[in-house]
Amino acid sequence: ATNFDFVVVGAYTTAPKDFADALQGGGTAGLAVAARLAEKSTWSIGVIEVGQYRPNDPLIDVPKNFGSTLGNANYDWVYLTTPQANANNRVIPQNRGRVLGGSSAINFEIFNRPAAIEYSAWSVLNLGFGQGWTWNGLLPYFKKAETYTPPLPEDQFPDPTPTRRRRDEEVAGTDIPTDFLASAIDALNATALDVNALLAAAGVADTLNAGNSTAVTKRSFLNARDDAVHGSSGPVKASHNTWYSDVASPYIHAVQNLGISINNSPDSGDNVGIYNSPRAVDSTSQTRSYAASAYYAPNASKSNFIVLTGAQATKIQFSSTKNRDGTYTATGVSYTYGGTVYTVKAAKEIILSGGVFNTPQLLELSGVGDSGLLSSFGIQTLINLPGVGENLVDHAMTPCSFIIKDGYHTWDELRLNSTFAAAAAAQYASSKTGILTSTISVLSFVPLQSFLSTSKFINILASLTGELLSGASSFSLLQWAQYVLQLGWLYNTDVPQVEFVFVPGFQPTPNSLTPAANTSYITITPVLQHAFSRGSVHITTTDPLVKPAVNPNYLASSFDRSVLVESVKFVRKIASTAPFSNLIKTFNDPPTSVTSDDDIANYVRNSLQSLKHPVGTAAMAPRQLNGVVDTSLLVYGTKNLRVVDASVFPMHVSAHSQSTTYAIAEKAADVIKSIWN
Ligand SMILES: Cc1cc2nc3c(=O)[nH]c(=O)nc-3n(C[C@H](O)[C@H](O)[C@H](O)COP(=O)(O)OP(=O)(O)OC[C@H]3O[C@@H](n4cnc5c(N)ncnc54)[C@H](O)[C@@H]3O)c2cc1C
Repeated sequence: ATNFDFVVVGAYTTAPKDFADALQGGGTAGLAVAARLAEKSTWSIGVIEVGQYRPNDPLIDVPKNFGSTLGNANYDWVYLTTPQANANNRVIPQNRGRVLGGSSAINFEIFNRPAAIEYSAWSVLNLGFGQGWTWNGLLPYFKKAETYTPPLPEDQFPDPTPTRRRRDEEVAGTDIPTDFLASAIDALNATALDVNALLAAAGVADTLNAGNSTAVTKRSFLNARDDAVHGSSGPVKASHNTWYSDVASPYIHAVQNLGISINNSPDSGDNVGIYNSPRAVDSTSQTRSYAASAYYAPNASKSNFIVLTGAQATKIQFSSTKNRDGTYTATGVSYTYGGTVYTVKAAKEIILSGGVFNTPQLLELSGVGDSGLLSSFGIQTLINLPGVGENLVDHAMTPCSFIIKDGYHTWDELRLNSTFAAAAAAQYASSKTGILTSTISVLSFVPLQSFLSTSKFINILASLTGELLSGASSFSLLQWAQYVLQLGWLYNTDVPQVEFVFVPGFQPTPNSLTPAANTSYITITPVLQHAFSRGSVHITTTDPLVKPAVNPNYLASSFDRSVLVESVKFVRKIASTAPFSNLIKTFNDPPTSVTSDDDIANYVRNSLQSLKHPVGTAAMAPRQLNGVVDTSLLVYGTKNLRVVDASVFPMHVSAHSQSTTYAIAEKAADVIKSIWN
C-alpha cells in the first residue's frame, strides 16, 4: 500500500513520512531529512528502517548508559572489519545503530564541531559549486538542528588561558616538499583543481609562489560568542554535564601545564585546546537526545510522515530507459518485511540514509558502482561510478589506561560499590541528577606542533611524502587533492590532528580486558583526526541480507602509525605531569615495560580501535574526481536519487561526526524543498 513522494532509507537524521519520495534508512540523517520534508503537508514521506523504535528505553536514554548497547543485535549491526594487515591482522568492531534513530541512538552522545577551515576543503574540492559547503554555509544548519543550553558558570573550565600556540616559528623551514607538490600539479592537471587553491583553502598561502616558505594564513574565525554560533530552537537538545569526576580538574591543569590552552568557545570554528564538550542530552529530562526523540517523536502523529520499522531495503528500482539527459530516474525501493519483498514507489525522490556501510551496499546491489566489481557479481551496471564504497576514512584510536590512588570519585565507583550504584540509580530516577547524567566531556584537540619536536615533525613529514610519492601511481584524483589539503593542514596549527579523550574510569585495553578488583582507573585515548590511510566497503555477494566487507585499512600509512605512537608517548607525559601525576598509582596499559618506539608501535597495532566515525563512502566531489554525489547530494547519473548521511563527507573533520551529519541533513532538506517547491 505504498506510494510516497519521498522514500527515505535509514532514519538516522531525517526521513520523509509519506512513502512518496522514499528515503532509505531511519537513522541519524534519515529521520532529520524526513521530518523536515514532512513539514510540507502536501508531501508524503515514507521511511524504511530495519531497526525498531525503542522509546523510553533506559539503555538508550540514560546518558551514562552509552556503550551498553554495543554488540547487542537489537540495537547494533555489529559490523566487524576485515582482518587489518597493519594491526596484527585483528578484526576490529565497527558498531552501527540498527534501531530507529540509527547510530545517534547508540553513540557516545558527544556533540561537538571541527575547525571552521576544514569545511573549506569540502568546498574547494567541489570547485565553484561548493560555496554552500563551508563553515559559513553550514553554520545556519548546525544552529537549526540544535537547542543549546550553555554550561553552568561553575562548570566552565577554570582559567581560560590566552591562546599560546606554537605557530609560524615552528613551521618555518619545514616546507611541504616541492617534489610532492610538483607531482600533484601533474596529476591534477587534467582537472579544474588548482594546487595553489587547495593550499589556500587549507590555510597555507603562497607555498608555490614564495618558493621556499610555507606561510600560514591568519585565522579568520576567532572565538565568536556562543550565542552567535549556537541554536536555540532546534530539535536536538545539546547541553553540558552537571556531574564531574574529581580527577577531571587535575587532568585539565596538567594538560594546561603542557602548553595546551583552555578553550571555552570550542564550537565557534576554533576548536583547538582542551574543552568541556557539549553532549546530545536534554538538560531538562537528562535523557539522550537523538534522531528518533528529536525528529521522529514530535512528528509521529503527522499523517504524511510514515515510518516503517523492521523493513530492510534491498534494491533501488530505476526507470528501464534513460532520460533524454542520460540520467536514470529512481522509481521505488524494494524492501523485505516479515519475509515478504515489497516495492514502495517514490513520485519525487529516493533518499539513501542507510549510513556509511549500507548506503554503498545498496547502491552496488542496484547497479550503481564500479562496473568491474559489479560484473564480477553478475550485476548489470546502470551507472558506472567507481567511487562508490571507496574513500572510507575513520578516526582510529589507541586507549591508554592508568591505575589511580584510592579515594577519588570516578565512574568506576558504580562498579566497585553496589550501595553507591543503587543510590545513584535512585537519585537519577527521582531527580534526574547525579553521576548517571554524566557523559564523556573533557576533550583536547591539538595540532602536531603542540606535542612534537620540530625534528620529529620533519621526520614524520619526510617519511610520509616519500611514501606518498612511491604509491602515487595508485591514487585516485580525489586522493591527490585530499593529500595536498591534508599536507597543508599539517602546517596550519588551527587544524587539530589528534584528539585526546579523557574518561574517568576503566576502558578495556589489550593487556587489561577486564578491570581488577578494588581498582580504579582513568583512560586517556588519542584519536587520529586526519588519517592518510584510505579504505573501502564493498559487497561480497548479491544477497542484500549479507553485510558488505568493511576494510578501513587502518595504519596503512606510516604517518598514521607514527602519530599514534607519538600520541601514546604524550599521554604518558600528561600522566607524569602535576597535578595529575599526583593521583596516578601505576601505568596500566601500555605497562611501563613498553618503552621503545618499536614496543609502542606494537602496542598501537594491538590496541587500535575505531572511535566509530567512518565517513566518505559516497563522497560529495566532482565525478571526474571519483565523487558519487554532487553538491546537491544527487547521485551522478540519476535524476532523483540522493544520499543524505555520513557517506557524503568528502574528507574527515576534527570532531565527532554526528553534529555534521545533522547539519548535512538539515541542509539537504532545504535543497530538496527548494527544488520541489
Ligand atoms: C558506538 C558509536 C559511538 C559514537 N559516538 C559518537 C559521539 O559520541 N559523537 C558523535 O558525534 N558521533 C558519534 N558516533 C558517530 C555518529 O553517531 C555517526 O557518524 C552518525 O550517527 C551517522 O549517521 P548516519 O545518518 O550516516 O547513519 P546511521 O545513523 O547509522 O543511520 C543509518 C540507518 O539506516 C538503517 N539502515 C541501513 N541499511 C538499511 C536498509 N537496507 N534498510 C533499512 N534501513 C537501513 C540503519 O539501521 C540505521 O538506522 C558514534 C557512532 C557509534 C556507532
